[in-house]
Amino acid sequence: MTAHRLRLLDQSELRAAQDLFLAALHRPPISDADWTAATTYYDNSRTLGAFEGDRLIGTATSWASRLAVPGGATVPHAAISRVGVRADRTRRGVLSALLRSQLTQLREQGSVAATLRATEAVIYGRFGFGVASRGRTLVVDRRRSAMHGHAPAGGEVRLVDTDAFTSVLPTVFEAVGPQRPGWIQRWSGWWYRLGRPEPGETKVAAVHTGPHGDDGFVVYGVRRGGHGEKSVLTVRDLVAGSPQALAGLWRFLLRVDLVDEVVAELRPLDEPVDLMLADRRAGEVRAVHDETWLRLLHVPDALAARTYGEANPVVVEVADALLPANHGHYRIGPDGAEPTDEPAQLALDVTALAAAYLGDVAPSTLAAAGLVQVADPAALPNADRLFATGQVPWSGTYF
Ligand SMILES: CC(=O)SCCNC(=O)CCNC(=O)[C@H](O)C(C)(C)COP(=O)(O)OP(=O)(O)OC[C@H]1O[C@@H](n2cnc3c(N)ncnc32)[C@H](O)[C@@H]1OP(=O)(O)O
Repeated sequence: MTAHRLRLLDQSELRAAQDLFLAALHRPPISDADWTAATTYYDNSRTLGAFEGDRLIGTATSWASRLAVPGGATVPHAAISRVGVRADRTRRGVLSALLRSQLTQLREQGSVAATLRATEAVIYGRFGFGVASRGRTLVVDRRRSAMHGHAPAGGEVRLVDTDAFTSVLPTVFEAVGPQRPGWIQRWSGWWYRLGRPEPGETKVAAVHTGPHGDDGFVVYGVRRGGHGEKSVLTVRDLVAGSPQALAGLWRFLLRVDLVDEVVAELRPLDEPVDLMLADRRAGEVRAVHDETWLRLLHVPDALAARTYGEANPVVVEVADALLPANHGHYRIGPDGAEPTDEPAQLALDVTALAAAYLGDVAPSTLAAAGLVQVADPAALPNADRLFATGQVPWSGTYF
């Protein structure tokens, strides 16, 4: 452990926090021009710093947002990001102190859940985060990508100019709303970042209009290959409020000229784009990655906020070393969930609960992996039916 103290940063310290984070990711400091715009990233009342003397050695921030849970409700949620510790001060407990403080404060301030996207899978489990949604990488060979005749059709796609990144696109996003458990509300700085070009590529946005108005959009960039290299269109964001909007946006993407491959990362595991192609092998799933790392900050409220399937109730013991107020027995049934003194039939850590909470992993699968302890085997199929949602969870918002 190193001697350090924590406090919230003020406005004048946020750039140093940003540069510390960038350095931790092996990236250069932010430019003056980018910083002027990037100040919208930070909510300065929510950025924590760890100091050794006067020197900033670690940081973490979060944005206020909402998270959609099974059944359609949304709960107060904190999107945690910009986590970094100076390379010469790692493995001395700085992150542990930052997260303990941050998660405790967020709970006290009313956040029911926090989520993040992790650079490494080994970092956040010890703090009670579990993988609660995943996404797949779809690569489509554009020249073989004609859709079959039953793919939804109709609607129009139009290109929009760069102003749309902070005007039209957020409006469409709000109008489409939560489509699945795991959706999170976006914040203003997020949209600014979406509009920033990636190195070597221009960002283009196109909006789909269906029978009831704008109902989806895509943001993409194209990297032209040299002689003998592929030109690749990468989807940076795609929101579709209906199967027709999804098909319309993909039909548009697959017709963009001077492109060999269309790549879309972290898309929903069940998004039916490959099923819309006449040649199924033109679309290849290349990878599945973790997306949402979920931390249930207030377990009683989180369990009460979601709906459950039809099954006999089960009593579950939840363990939470970092936030012990969550520790306890909960009776979960079709009518809801509440704390109870009844003996537990199943026991799990808050990390495993996060994996089941949005419906990504069935309790029996977690039990098979040793992550749920089973006192009463009859409870396991009931827990599977209670936690099942019939929808694949997915956020779609990278931060
Ligand atoms: C949401 C986001 O922003 S994701 C971005 C996260 N940031 C990065 O990846 C940038 C590069 N990495 C870093 O800045 C740091 O290494 C951090 C933030 C990941 C970890 O900070 P540290 O101060 O070293 O973590 P801390 O010392 O509190 O470690 C706590 C425990 O986690 C372990 N741990 C932390 N990071 C890692 C890691 N990357 N790999 C393996 N174990 C790790 C430590 O070994 C320690 O284990 P122990 O309690 O058994 O001894």
